[in-house]
Amino acid sequence: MNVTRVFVSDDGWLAMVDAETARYARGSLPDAAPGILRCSTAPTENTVLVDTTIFSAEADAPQDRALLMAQALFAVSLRGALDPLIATAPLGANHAVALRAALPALAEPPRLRDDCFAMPQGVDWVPVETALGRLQAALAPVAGTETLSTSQAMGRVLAADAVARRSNPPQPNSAVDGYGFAHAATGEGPQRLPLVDGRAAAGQPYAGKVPHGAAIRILTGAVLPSGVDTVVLEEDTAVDRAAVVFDGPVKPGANTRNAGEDVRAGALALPKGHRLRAPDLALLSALGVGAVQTHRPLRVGVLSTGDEIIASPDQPAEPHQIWDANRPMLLGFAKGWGYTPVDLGHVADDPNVIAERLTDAAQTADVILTSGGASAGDEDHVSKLLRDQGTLSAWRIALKPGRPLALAMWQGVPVFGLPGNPVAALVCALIFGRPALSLMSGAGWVQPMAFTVPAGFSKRKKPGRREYLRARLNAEGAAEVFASEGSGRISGLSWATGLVELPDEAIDVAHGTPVRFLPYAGFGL
Ligand SMILES: Nc1nc2c(c(=O)[nH]1)N[C@H]1C(S)=C(S)[C@@H](COP(=O)(O)OP(=O)(O)OC[C@H]3O[C@@H](n4cnc5c(N)ncnc54)[C@H](O)[C@@H]3O)O[C@H]1N2
Ligand code: MOO
Repeated sequence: MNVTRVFVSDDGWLAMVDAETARYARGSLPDAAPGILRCSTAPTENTVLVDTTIFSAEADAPQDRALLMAQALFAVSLRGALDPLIATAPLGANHAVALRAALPALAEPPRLRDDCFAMPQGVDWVPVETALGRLQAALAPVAGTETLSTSQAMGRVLAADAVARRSNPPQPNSAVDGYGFAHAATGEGPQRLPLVDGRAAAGQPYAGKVPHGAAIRILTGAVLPSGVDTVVLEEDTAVDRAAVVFDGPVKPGANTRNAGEDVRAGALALPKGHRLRAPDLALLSALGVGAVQTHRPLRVGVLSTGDEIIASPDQPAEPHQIWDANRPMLLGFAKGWGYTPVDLGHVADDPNVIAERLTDAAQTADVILTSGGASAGDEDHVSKLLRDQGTLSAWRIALKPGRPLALAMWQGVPVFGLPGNPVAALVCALIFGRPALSLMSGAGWVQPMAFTVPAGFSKRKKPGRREYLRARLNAEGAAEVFASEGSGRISGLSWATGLVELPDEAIDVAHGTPVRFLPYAGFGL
C-alpha cells in the first residue's frame, strides 16, 4: 500500500489516501475495506487530524463516516487540492462544503422530461369539482339549535321553516292618499261623489259603511271601509264643497291592495336553512313571526402553525420570523360569515403541541381551520399528525394556488388543514371552506357568485388544474389580474376585489376573452 497520508478522526478511525483507497473508493465495499481501519498506530508527522462528524447527516457509524472522509479526501487529492485544506487543522468543520462537494455522486439529478409540465405521476390529483362534491357528500349540519326572538335572530340560520302567522296585508287597504268609493257606482266622464263625514286613515279605520254612490277621504294604508273597493288618487281629483270630482272611468279596484296579496296566512315565509338578513327580519315581523328556531352559530376554530410565525404584530419579530397573516384573515372570514370565531392562537411545528391544541379545540369548536404544514415537507407536521393520529384524507387538488389541502377528523371535529401560503389559504378558505362551513352551519352548500367579463390580461394556461387569480374590474368592466401569481404576495389579496377562475382545461386568454369573475362580495367578504 502506497500510503501518502494518514488521516485520523478523533474517534480513532483511520483513513489513508493512496492508490488502494482509489480503487476502494471507486469500487464496492469489501468486508475488510482497504483504506480504512481501526487506528492502532501512534500519530506520526504524516498524520492529519480530521473531524468526520461533518458527515453525520450521511452516516451514523464512525467507520462509515471515516470512509466518506477517505473518499472525499482522495477526490480532493486527485485534483491536487489537498494541501490548502490540510493547512488549517483539524480538517473538518471549516471544510464541510468542499469535502461534501468532493464526494462521488450516488444519485443522478432528475432529467427534464417532455411532459415535465404535466401533473406529477403517481399522485392522486383531485379536480376541484370532484373535491367539492366529496366534501358536500361527507359533511352534515353540526350546529345545535335554539329558539330566538326574531329581533335577536339577525344572521342566524333557520333550523325550521318559518310560516306566516297571518296574511300580509292582513286587510284590503288603500295604496294611496285619495278618495274611496264603490266602483260599480261610477262610469265614464266627469264623476261627482258626495263625501261622507269622517275619513279612513292607517291605524284609524272608518267604522261605518260608505253608501253606494258616495266617497270617503282615505289615506295610504287605511283599511278599505265597507262599501269601498276602489280609490282615486288625490292628485286626479278636486273637492267641490262636500263632494269629490274626477274623470271616469277609474279601473275597478284601482289603488287598493288585497288582503294576503303579498303572503297568505299559513304560507311558507322562509325555508329551513335560510340565513336571516335584515330584509328577512322585516318579512318575519310583518307576518307576526316573533320567534324562530335557529341553529346556534357554528364555532370556527382557527389555528396557525409554524416555527417562523409570531402570533401578533404586537410582539417583536426577529428577521427570520413573520407575523401571522392567515389567522386574522381566517377569523375575519368566520366572523363575516356569521359564525363564532374561536381563536386557537399559534403553535410551533411540534406534533405534540399541535395535537394538544387540537384536542382542546375539539371541545370549543365545531370545525377547525389550520394553516401551514399542510403539504408533505419535513416540517409539514399538520398533515403528518393528521395522517398518524387523525383520519386524514390528504388531497392534492388540481388547483393553483392551494393544492395541498388536508382534511381530517380530530376527535369527531372536522379539521381543514389549509396551506400556509396566505394566497393559497384564502383560495382554499373561499372555494372549499366557505361552502363546507355553510353546510355545517345548517345553511346548506353554497356556490360562489360568478359572472362573465372580458379579460383585461393575457395568459396561456396548461390543462389539468383550475387556477384562481387575484383580480379586479377596471373602468371598462374588464378583469385585470395582479402582477404576480406568487402565493406569498399578500398585497395582491387587498389589491383585488375578487378572483378570476380559469377552468381545468387549457385556455389561451387574450384581452377580451370572456372569463369568470368571482367578486369578493359574492363570497360574503
Ligand atoms: N416540494 C414542495 N414544496 C412545496 C409544495 C409542493 O408541492 N412540493 N407545495 C407548495 C405550495 S403550492 C404551498 S401552498 C405550500 C404549502 O405549504 P404548507 O401548507 O405545508 O405550509 P408551510 O410550509 O408551513 O408554509 C408555506 C409558506 O406560508 C407561510 N406561512 C405559513 N403560515 C403562515 C401564516 N399564518 N401567516 C403568514 N404566512 C404563513 C410560511 O412561512 C411559508 O412561507 O408549500 C409549497 N411548497
Ligand atoms: O397552494 Mo400553493 O401556491 O398553490 O401556494
